[in-house]
Amino acid sequence: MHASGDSLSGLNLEGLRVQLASFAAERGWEKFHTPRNLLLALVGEVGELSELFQWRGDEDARPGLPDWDDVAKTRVGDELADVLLYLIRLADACEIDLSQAVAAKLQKNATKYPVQKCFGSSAKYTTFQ
Ligand SMILES: Nc1ccn([C@H]2C[C@H](O)[C@@H](COP(=O)(O)OP(=O)(O)OP(=O)(O)O)O2)c(=O)n1
Repeated sequence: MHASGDSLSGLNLEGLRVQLASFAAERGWEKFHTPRNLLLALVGEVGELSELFQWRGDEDARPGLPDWDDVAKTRVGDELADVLLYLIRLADACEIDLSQAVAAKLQKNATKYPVQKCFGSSAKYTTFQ
């Protein structure tokens, strides 16, 4: 990833999980943060992120978003952050250990997509099993 230094140095799933739990508790929001509500909030934020990209076409949203100004890129960062924060909060509300689930899923992906079978192809693993 190109992001480096201070911007990601504090990013730690367990630390964020604890921070989000405190943020909700301090505001008396635990009753609203049910798995279903958090899932809907997450999908809503994915929608807000999508709105920033919709109708632009691939040429206007090339890797690195070189044609986007700082305001637009900050909006993308805000929406990505909202998606991540609701995802972490949802995992917590479901009592899923997200770090463990992510590590396990990376392993499953590596097994499903061996380099020698999928290199240079975007085909679903079921097509080469
Ligand atoms: N009941 C709530 C409301 C907000 N948040 C937190 C999680 C998100 O990171 C952010 C979402 O806030 P908003 O619902 O105000 O959404 P936006 O920040 O996207 O604002 P806007 O819709 O104006 O772009 O705040 C939360 O945890 N629980």
